[in-house]
Parts: sequence; structure tokens; C-alpha cells
Amino acid sequence: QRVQFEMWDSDEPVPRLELLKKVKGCDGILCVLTEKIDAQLLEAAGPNLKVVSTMSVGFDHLSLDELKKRGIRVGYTPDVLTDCVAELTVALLLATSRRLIEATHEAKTGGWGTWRTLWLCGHELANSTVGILGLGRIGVAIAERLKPFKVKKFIYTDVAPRPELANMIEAEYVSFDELAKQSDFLAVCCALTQETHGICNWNLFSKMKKNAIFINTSRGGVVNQEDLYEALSTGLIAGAGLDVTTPEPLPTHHPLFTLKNCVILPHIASASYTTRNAMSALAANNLLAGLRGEPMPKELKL
Ligand SMILES: O=C(O)[C@H](O)CO
Repeated sequence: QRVQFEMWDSDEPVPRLELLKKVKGCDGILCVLTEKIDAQLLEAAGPNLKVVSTMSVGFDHLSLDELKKRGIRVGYTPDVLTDCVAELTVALLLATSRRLIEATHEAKTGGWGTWRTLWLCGHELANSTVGILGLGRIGVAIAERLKPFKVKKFIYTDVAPRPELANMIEAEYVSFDELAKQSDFLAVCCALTQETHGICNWNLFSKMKKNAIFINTSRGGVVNQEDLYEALSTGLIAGAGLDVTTPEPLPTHHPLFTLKNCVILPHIASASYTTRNAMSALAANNLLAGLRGEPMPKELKL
């Protein structure tokens, strides 16, 4: 069975109005996370639409209720990006805790004087407690990579204990408050949902240690950025590394960019050639299987 397709051949997102026109009558849509797949778009596509395949593990850009209501199947790309995202999370964590961006800046711009005892000191992983907010495949992969740095203890919280995953990394289930209180490093790995929206706010930051490093490679929406700014600029916590923000791109005049103790990356956690190739192949295969009415390699159960 042949499939006719039209491709948006640009790195820029499809302008919304153009997308709304182009989806009319389509049987399937392959999208990335910049496309909002909501009621308006589904209406514009019309009744032929059977499958939406997103080239991402996150699915907060999809209105799942609307898709379910219309019986539209959804494909996504978990697993193939886990190693890549975990690797970047570790890189971001170390860049933040060991102040690498500040350090290269100082070296390049004349701030490098004589060797000084406390200059550019950071916080080390050895003997630390690492907390994971939302334990899934990616959280486990991060912990596996951090373990050789001699982390003392892994703790996590989630809506309920996840013993199978937790056992893989000997992580202890704790309450949200305990996660805040005990973590020297806190990695956010949860999906963005109604429940997790803004969950990293003053309530969390005010309970964290002064030496704590906060890392987010999930979605910007889980963080209240005003509260994070306050926490970072008043020394309530030591630093933050963010691969995701609200909005994206984060405007260059955003206050978070003024902080030395905040490292901001432009949503690149899955950006390796190998992983992006694997994600696109999986997204294409999900789409084709969905169109043929066959089981998808990775289908999101609605
Ligand atoms: O959801 C995802 O897949 C990431 O944010 C981009 O790879």
C-alpha cells in the first residue's frame, strides 16, 4: 500500500494557519513538539484522520482527550532517546555544579588571575544524595550514569512507588517534601501534566538545601520560573541547569539569563545524530503502522 505524503521541508515550525490548511483530509500526521495537536487542528483535519505520530517522548503538545474522543491513535518515541537525554542531563548537572560556563567565561575574558583557594568552587557528586522527581526510564538512566561518581544515595518521588525501576538503581521512595529536603542534586524527570504543572515552585525551593543543584530536562512547564529566579538570586539554592523553559525559545532578556548560577540550554537533550535518526525512523514506523491499522512499535495508550 502506497502512502502519499507532503513534507514540511524546513527546520522552522509550520506556520499554524498553513498547517491548519494542509492537514485537511489527511489520514495521518507526523509532528514534532512545536505543533499543538488540539481540537482546532483535529477539526481542520477532518474525519479521515486516524493517526498522529509525534517525534518526541513528551506528549504535552497533544490534546489526548480530543484524540481519544475521535478514536485517533497516537505514536511517540520513548526508549530510543533515553541514553542521549540521560547523557545530556549528566553533562548539564556537572556544568552547573562545577560552574563550567562561568569558568570558561572567566578564562576567556581576563577574570583568570592567580590560583585562588575558593575561586569558582562548586559542589561535588561524591557522597551526595541525588533526588529524582518522576522516576521513569530516563531517571533510571541518569542514576546509572551518576552512580560511578560515588553518589551516596538515590531517592525519588512519584505518584506511587515504582519498585521495579527503583530496584535497578537502589533508590528509596520518599515524599515530595523529603525529596526537597534531602537532595543535594534534584533532577526533574517527570512528564508535564495537569498534576505536574508548576510543581517546582516556592514550596519546593524553600525546602531545598542551600547547596542544592536543580536540574530540569523534562519540560519548562513543571517549573515556576519566577520562584526559581527568586530562589537562585537570593542564594536559597546553589544553582540550576535547565534544558527546557517556558516559553521556548526563552527571550534573551529573560531574568534567568542574568544569573551566573543558572545554566540554560536550548532544549537539546535528545540532540545527537544517532538519536534524532532513531526518533525519526520510529515516528515514521509508528505512522505507517497506524495507517495500516497494525500495532505500532510505540503506541501511547489513551
Ligand atoms: O519529548 C521529547 O522527545 C524531547 O523533549 C525532545 O526530544
